[in-house]
Amino acid sequence: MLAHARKLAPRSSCLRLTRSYSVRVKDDSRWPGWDVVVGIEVHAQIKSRLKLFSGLLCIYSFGVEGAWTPDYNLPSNTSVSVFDAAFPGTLPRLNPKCVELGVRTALALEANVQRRSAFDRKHYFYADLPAGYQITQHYAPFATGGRVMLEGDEAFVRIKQIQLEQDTGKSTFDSRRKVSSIDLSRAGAGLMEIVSEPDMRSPEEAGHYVRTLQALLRSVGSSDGNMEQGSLRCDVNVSVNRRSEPAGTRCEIKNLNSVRFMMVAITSEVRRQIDLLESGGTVSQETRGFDEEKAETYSLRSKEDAPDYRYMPDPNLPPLLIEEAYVSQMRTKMPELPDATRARLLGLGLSRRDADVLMDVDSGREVNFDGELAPGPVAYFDQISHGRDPKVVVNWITHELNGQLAFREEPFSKNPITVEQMGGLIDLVQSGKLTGTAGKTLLRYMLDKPSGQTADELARELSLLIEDDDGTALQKWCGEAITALPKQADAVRSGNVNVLNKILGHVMKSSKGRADANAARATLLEMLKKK
Ligand SMILES: Nc1ncnc2c1ncn2[C@@H]1O[C@H](COP(=O)(O)OP(=O)(O)OP(=O)(O)O)[C@@H](O)[C@H]1O
Ligand SMILES: [Mg+2]
Ligand SMILES: [Mg+2]
Repeated sequence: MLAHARKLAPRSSCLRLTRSYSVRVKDDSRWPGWDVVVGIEVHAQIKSRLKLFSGLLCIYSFGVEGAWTPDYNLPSNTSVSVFDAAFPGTLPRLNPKCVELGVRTALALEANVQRRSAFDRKHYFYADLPAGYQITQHYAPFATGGRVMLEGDEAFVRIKQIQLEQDTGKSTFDSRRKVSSIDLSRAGAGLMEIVSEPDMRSPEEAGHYVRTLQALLRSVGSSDGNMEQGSLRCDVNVSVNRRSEPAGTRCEIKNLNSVRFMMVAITSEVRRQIDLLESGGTVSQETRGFDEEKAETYSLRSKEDAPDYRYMPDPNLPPLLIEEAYVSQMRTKMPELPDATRARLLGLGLSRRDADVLMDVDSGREVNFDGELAPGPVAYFDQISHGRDPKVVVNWITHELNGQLAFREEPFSKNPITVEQMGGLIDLVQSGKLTGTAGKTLLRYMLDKPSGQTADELARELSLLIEDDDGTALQKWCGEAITALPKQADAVRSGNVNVLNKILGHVMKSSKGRADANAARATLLEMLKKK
């Protein structure tokens, strides 16, 4: 199966794949002599305001009307249309925004958008699926092929296909009352199923793939891609084989809710399969769950119990036709993808760490109701660093500003400080008119009291500016501090320099942080020596 898969690798990338493969089949000391094969089906919730077919609000992606962030605490069944609840006679109508976000995802994954695709019904019975079937794209998905480059690994994972489908409702079992509750608010929300080829060779590579995919989805604004919150769900297929033997039988692990647990689940599943084969047993194809506490997978159902989904074309939906011109237009609207952003930031002289932190803050940025990305920290950085030292700017954004926002539990999108204000603040500090401490005070003030005033005006208003360059203010603050703390001053005069910090503290306090600590220290020492 693997040999077959490799034969299908895009021609231009064969060289890379061969090279990376030879690197990747290195013996793993955890399981010498064995190859691990992983393929992942990712279900990503589409970040559209409305559901896939019913025109109803998707509160799982957007919260109630007007709110930008998901509200997971809303009462259940608050956003359910007659179609979502499968009332007889109701008909689906495709939400074009979901198609647009799907196409953007396909382009980010270098997949081929199909001119003609179609919707099918996948039948099974479950209480959170009122229609008794899920509308998906089984026979003709809207995008096929594609790949995700794993940065730094010189490897990529091929994408088999991407399909549009409906989400189900949510069922919660209360074991105490022995009652299942059904919430249909999620029913009918749009999902993209992104199916990878079995190209990953270790738990770490699988983790790397999902993280890279998350960053891609967020960069094009098509999904939050958050495993913890359920906006990204992974079914992980794992098999093992002895080196040089064909790929083994796969088991599929479901219900994983973080990348870390996914990697633990793969590791424990690999161990289980190898132990089974080494003791003479065989692996049977099955669906397994993951117990986080025991760090073990357990059987959910075997292949024999697998439902027969009786796929059939949905008679209520015409084929989905996507014109070449539409795809070209989408291509021109594509934002910069994470690899390109990182390379550009490194090119500006940022450290790898700073670039990663900035991009990590950026990954949480929001999409408005029209699916347009709100300008995030990277765009903010780009505008402010124009004509300024990028390293200084990134420091103010990632450490000071983001730190303050995190402290206030506000997302970056709630940052009220304009590009001009932030730039002005940085200029004041860089030119020595404001000390670093006073700059931080000004930043906090700008967050507390958003206004249209410039950084300069605000600093003046708060008397934070170091007005005189000849140091008379500093002399005054130091003199006052020495008078206020005569005992400590005497101690310093008689050689106990440690006590200086007390006097320095007084200077910093009375100057409201305007004094430069180093200059104040030097001035104090000078004054105390003289007397
Ligand atoms: N030998 C293997 N080892 C590990 N993964 C494999 C192997 N063969 C196939 N896979 C992976 O299994 C996944 C199969 O997903 P696909 O959606 O095609 O079918 P499915 O799991 O049978 O159907 P469903 O969508 O109903 O779960 C793919 O991600 C593929 O890469
Ligand atoms: Mg699948
Ligand atoms: Mg599957």
